[in-house]
Amino acid sequence: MKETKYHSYVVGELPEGCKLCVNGAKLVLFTTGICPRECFYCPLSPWRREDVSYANERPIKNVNDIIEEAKIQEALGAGVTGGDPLSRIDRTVKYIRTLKENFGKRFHIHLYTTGLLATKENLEKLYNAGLDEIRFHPDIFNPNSNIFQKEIENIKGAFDFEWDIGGEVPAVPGQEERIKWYAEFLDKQGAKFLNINELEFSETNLDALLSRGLRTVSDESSAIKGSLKSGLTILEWGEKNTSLNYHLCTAKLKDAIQLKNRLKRMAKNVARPYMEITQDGTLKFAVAEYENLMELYDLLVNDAKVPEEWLYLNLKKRRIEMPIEVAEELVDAIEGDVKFYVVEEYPTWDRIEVERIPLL
Ligand SMILES: C[S@@+](CC[C@H](N)C(=O)[O-])C[C@H]1O[C@@H](n2cnc3c(N)ncnc32)[C@H](O)[C@@H]1O
Ligand code: SF4
Repeated sequence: MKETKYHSYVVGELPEGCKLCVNGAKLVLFTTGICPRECFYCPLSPWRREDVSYANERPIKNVNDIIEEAKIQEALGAGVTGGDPLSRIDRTVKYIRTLKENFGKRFHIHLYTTGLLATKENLEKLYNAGLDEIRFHPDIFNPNSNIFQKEIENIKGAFDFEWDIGGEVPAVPGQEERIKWYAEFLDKQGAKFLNINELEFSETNLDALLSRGLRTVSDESSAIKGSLKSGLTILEWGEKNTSLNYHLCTAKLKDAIQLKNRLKRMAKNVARPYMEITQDGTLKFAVAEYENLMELYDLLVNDAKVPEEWLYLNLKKRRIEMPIEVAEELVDAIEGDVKFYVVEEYPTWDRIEVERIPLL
């Protein structure tokens, strides 16, 4: 077992789908929130559990939204996720085909599924669309359920196709034996890897996790105490007892590496000339806010003589954007109720603001 430079742990080789993901080069293609399962640790927010589709943070109205987002990200591949993408198989297949047609055969696509809907027919559709890698997340923590039995039968059918097959499950503390069982099953079938996720809380699963006695590692982290250790135990065991590749994907990898790398790829394609790109891949610039934006714009151009190419009137966000140095000069020169801030935003479709500091 080795620690990777991405704060994760690996036995053997990193799955193909993960190689591009850690570099932030995988588009997250959420094809539907619909899912036949109800995992107690499900991190999806209520509005993501509906039949909605997103390319990263961008809602998909038609396939052009997917292409546009992939271009902004300079994506080299995609991870198809949900919900269970097989709940809307024809849509999922259409999106995979679109990506392969527009970005070429080498654009690597992997997909996550429970396995419950992985009938021969559905698997054939995915394979024919060009899917490169499939990751199964069966209900291993409820081994007596009908759902689980069906999923396991379906997974066996995936080995009739020539693609990479792996498992992906969260490391639930205390459930190591179930995960080892799954690893042995995958190994026996001839799968390539088992990916294990450090368990994380979200607003939606917090109560369920707490009621099972699970706690976070600290107030600053979403990782669950004991999950990393549990994952490491399985990797150590797996290295000796199976011939699978393993990857233990940590909360830190997702947060500090994968997200940051994706933001950096996007930032250089969406930054306007007055924006700085930070080390974290966020956009930093100044804004001026005032009740009457047109009046303020007029004042900046005609009275303060700010060249128009330095200003951007953002009506949607009700503000005028500009270089930080310009705002620093204006803040002393302009009297009244105009407020200046330095803001830092994600370069994503939803432009989440992560910091706002008033200029005084
Ligand atoms: C986010 S899901 C997306 C696809 C699908 N909904 C599923 O669960 O398989 C991808 C992987 O995340 C993992 N996962 C689910 N809930 C998690 C949680 N609360 N914390 C960390 N990983 C989780 C599972 O191992 C799953 O295979
Ligand atoms: S399979 Fe995924 S989307 Fe479905 S309930 Fe479980 S965690 Fe949530």
